[in-house]
Amino acid sequence: MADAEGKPGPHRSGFASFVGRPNAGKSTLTNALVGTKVAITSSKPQTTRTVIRGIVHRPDAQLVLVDTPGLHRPRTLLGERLNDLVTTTWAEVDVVAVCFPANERIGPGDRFLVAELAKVRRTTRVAVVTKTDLATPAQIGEQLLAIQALGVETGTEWAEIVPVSALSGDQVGLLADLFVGMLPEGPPLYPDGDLTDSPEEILVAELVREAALEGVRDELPHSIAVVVEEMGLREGRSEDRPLLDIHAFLYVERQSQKGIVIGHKGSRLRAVGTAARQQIEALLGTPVYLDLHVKVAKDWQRDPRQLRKLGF
Ligand SMILES: Nc1nc2c(ncn2[C@@H]2O[C@H](COP(=O)(O)OP(=O)(O)OP(=O)(O)O)[C@@H](O)[C@H]2O)c(=O)[nH]1
Repeated sequence: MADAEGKPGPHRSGFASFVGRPNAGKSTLTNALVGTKVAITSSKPQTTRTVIRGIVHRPDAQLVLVDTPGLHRPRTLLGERLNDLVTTTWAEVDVVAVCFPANERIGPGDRFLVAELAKVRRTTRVAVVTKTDLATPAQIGEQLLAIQALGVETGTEWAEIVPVSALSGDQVGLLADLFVGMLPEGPPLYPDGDLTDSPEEILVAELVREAALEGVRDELPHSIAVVVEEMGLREGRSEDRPLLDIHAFLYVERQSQKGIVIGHKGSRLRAVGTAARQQIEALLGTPVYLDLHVKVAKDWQRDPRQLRKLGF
């Protein structure tokens, strides 16, 4: 940023995290800010599980976006781990931005979340009204008032309340500017050009998981985990015709779920492989050979050893 004389101000760098109810639009907003698909979006709730960072590089600042899972009432060990992950992240970032969809009323879940966030000290809290393209100006106005009231009710001081649409891009640039203004002065934290510091394997695993859940989410909502076992460029290929070999395991909890994932004569698994491969190729910009295997890891959500192995 420049001061009144046009001189550049100090370089700033730091972390921001979007939180909010499932489907609030956090991943889409992360992508809109970063400009490339790094977080996982879907039309069904609760797909974001891994902490994936997108990095906004600007001449005046580097903003690292941390995409956390939603906060849920824990029912399994996995649920508890996820909640721990969320609160740990809140305490470590410079800005926590709570997302409220413009077209949905504030509910008990939002109240719970904001009240929990109020307990975290030393973090700047921003409220973001998302999906403004889906609401009328009057609805957006009401939402702004409701958020202000929620702030008073929970003892939360909002540094800003900002309406945005990740879809149309409306106010996304302003949101980036506001975030940057809230970051401490400091040098870039990551080398230029890095869009994410998550290992590519994690992104790839998330894309495979997203593809595998498509259409069977109701039957297997939380029962699929994906681990990339091996990933590397095929040897002996010329530089202009690279091929990335990826071997991944899809873990399900029960034998019956294995059948669902594989489908009749393997048809579903093939479709999942094709969909995931296209996504991975788009993300990494390299032709991909994707080899998928389905394995049963009995009750992995409740078993700490399995959870560790699967990266939780
Ligand atoms: N019309 C419109 N739809 C949006 C906008 N942002 C997100 N969506 C849609 O809302 C749905 C949820 O968006 P996500 O970005 O996956 O939401 P999330 O908060 O990351 O969801 P979880 O990962 O489940 O917590 C998707 O279908 C998006 O396409 C927006 O600005 N406008």
